[in-house]
Amino acid sequence: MNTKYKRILLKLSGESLMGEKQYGIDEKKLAEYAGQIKEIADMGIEIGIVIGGGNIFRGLSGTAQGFDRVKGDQMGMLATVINSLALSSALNSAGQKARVFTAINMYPIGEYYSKWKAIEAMQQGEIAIISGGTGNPFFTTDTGSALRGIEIEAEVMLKGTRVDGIYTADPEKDKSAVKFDKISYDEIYNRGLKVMDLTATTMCKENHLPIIVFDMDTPGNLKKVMSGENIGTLVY
Ligand SMILES: Nc1ncnc2c1ncn2[C@@H]1O[C@H](COP(=O)(O)OP(=O)(O)OP(=O)(O)O)[C@@H](O)[C@H]1O
Ligand SMILES: O=c1ccn([C@@H]2O[C@H](COP(=O)(O)O)[C@@H](O)[C@H]2O)c(=O)[nH]1
Repeated sequence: MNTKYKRILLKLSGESLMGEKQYGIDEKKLAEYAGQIKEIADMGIEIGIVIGGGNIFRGLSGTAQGFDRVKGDQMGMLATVINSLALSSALNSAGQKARVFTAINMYPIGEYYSKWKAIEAMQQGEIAIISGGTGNPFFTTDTGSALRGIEIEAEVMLKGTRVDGIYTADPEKDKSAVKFDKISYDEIYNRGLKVMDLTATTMCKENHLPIIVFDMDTPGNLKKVMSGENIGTLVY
């Protein structure tokens, strides 16, 4: 099968990993994601993955509970490591090799991330799951995935989430919101759209990394994006 991309960075929402649950990881959702990812790995695509941590902990919610912001963000980054280990385990169970890298050295939980080790893993047919965000507080995993996508020289950053693209307003709150098939980086700023943080959008803009926002919760969608089907929203 023809594929549109040879190397991608896939960003998965931590919150989506909850599936039907109120907190943590839904093993059915995890297995479903692993199946979709294996399907495109079998097409020969080199895959880097960054996962969020919102299903476990976010620094900003921590500060609302009285935690120091930096410690809260560090807890959030550790949450992304937990999700990454869970995804690597699910991929292994599906028969797909995967390696977990960490932004902060915590061997043997994962390998300390470097661009070259991640690229080497992908070239050997392993999925590089790059955890711990940027390794710094005051950032998000959207920015982490923009950073890693640029570093590993991905052709596109895929933001797999619960909504099927970018809308004129948050579609989970405003039912009259209208979807874009494509939108420029600048229009995201001008319209004040909140689908990604602005640091991530700026990094992608400055480094010419296109983004596709799509619904990862519909099985088969990841393969459709890889095959060049126009689902989701392209940011260019
Ligand atoms: N204009 C918009 N178009 C589409 N989605 C939007 C928009 N504004 C806000 N959103 C919200 O952005 C969310 C997608 O962001 P993302 O996948 O990062 O979710 P998250 O819950 O923050 O994940 P994580 O746990 O990884 O932090 C959607 O669920 C949607 O509600
Ligand atoms: O580079 C980073 C990435 C993340 N964090 C913290 O982790 C949580 C979870 O990430 P999400 O992107 O919100 O899913 C985030 O709220 C931050 O607290 C970070 O500090 N640095």
